[in-house]
Amino acid sequence: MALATVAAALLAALGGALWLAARRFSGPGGQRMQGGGDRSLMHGKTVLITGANSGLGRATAAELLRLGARVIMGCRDRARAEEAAGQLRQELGQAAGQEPDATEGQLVVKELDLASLRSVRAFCQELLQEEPRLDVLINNAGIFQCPYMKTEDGFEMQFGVNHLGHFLLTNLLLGLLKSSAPSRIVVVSSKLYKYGDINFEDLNSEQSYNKSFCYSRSKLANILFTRELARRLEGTNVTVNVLHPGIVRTNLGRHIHIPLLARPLFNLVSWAFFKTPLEGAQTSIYLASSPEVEGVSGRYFGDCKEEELLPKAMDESVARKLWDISEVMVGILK
Ligand SMILES: NC(=O)c1ccc[n+]([C@@H]2O[C@H](COP(=O)([O-])OP(=O)(O)OC[C@H]3O[C@@H](n4cnc5c(N)ncnc54)[C@H](OP(=O)(O)O)[C@@H]3O)[C@@H](O)[C@H]2O)c1
Repeated sequence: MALATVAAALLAALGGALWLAARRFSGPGGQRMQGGGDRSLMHGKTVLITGANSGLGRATAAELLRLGARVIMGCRDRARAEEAAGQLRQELGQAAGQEPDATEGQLVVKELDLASLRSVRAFCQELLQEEPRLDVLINNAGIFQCPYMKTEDGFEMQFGVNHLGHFLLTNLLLGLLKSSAPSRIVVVSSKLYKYGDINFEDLNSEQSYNKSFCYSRSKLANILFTRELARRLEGTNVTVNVLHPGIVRTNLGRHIHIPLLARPLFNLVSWAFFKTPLEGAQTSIYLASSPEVEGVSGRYFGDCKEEELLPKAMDESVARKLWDISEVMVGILK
C-alpha cells in the first residue's frame, strides 16, 4: 500500500514535470535561448572568465569562443580545467570545421584559486606579463552554502572567494582594462542577495556562521562592489555591470545534502524547472558582448534586461565602507 502511494506520487510528479517541460520548451516565450548572433562579434577581444571549467562559466566560454573571442580560463584545478578546455576546443573545432589544434591559441588555461590571495597575485602578475590587452573580465566563479571553512588568508570561504578574491583580482587588472578601453567587467551575483546584510563587525562569522546568510551576503557584496567600482570608473570607458542568472542546473549545489530517496524527485524538478547552463549564461554573454550595453555601467541585470535593486544594494555609504574594508583585508595599500 505504502509502495503504491510512493509510486503514484512519483508518477504524478513525473507527469507534472513533463507537462511543465513541454510548456517551457514549446509555448510562446518558452523557447530555449540559443546563441545566434554575429560570429565575429568578439573577434580580436580577449576575455578572462573565472571558474570557466564548469556550469555557467563553461557555457559563457563556449559561446564567447563561438563569437570569435580569445578566452582565458582562470580555474583553481588545472586537471579539471584542461579537461573542459579540451572539450571546448573539440566543440569549437567541429563548429569551424577545423582540427582542435587549430584553435589552441584561442583558449588559454591559467591557475587561479580565489581562496588564496597569493594565488590571485601570482595569476595577475603572470597575466600582466603575458597579455597586452584585456577587453572583458567576467567574475563568475563562486562557492555556495559550504560548511564553515576559511580561505588560505583566514577569511570565511564564501565571502573570501565570491567577494574578496574577485575584489583583489579586479583591482590588480584595472590598469590593463583601462589601457584596453573600451572594456567591460561583468560580475555574476544572485537574486539571493536579498537575504544578505553587511555586518562590518562580523565579516568572518566564525561564531555566527549561517551558510545561507553568508552566501547571500557575499552576493550582496558583489552588487555593492559593482556600484562603487562603476562610480570610481566614471570617464575611463571601462564599464562594470552585475547580474543574476536565475536558477541554473550546475555543480553549485555540491555542498547541499539531498537524501538518497529524494534525489530522483530533485533531478526531475531541476530538469523541468531550472535553466540549462547555456540559458543561464545568456546575461553574462549579453553584458560581455552586446553593442546594446556599450557605455552602460553600474546596473543590475537578469534575463538580459535591467532590473531594480533593493535599497540596501544601492546604499552608497555601505558600498564605500565595504570597499575600504576590503582593501585592508586583501592588503591593497591606498
Ligand atoms: N547555478 C545557479 O542557480 C546560480 C544562481 C545564482 C548565481 N549563481 C552564480 O553563478 C556563478 C557560477 O556558478 P555555477 O552555477 O556555474 O556553479 P559551478 O558549476 O559550481 O561553477 C562554479 C565555478 O567556480 C569555481 N570556483 C569555486 N571556488 C573557486 C576558487 N576558490 N577559486 C577559483 N574558482 C573557484 C569552480 O571551480 P571547481 O570546478 O574547481 O570547483 C567552478 O568552476 C557563481 O558565482 C554562483 O554564485 C549561480
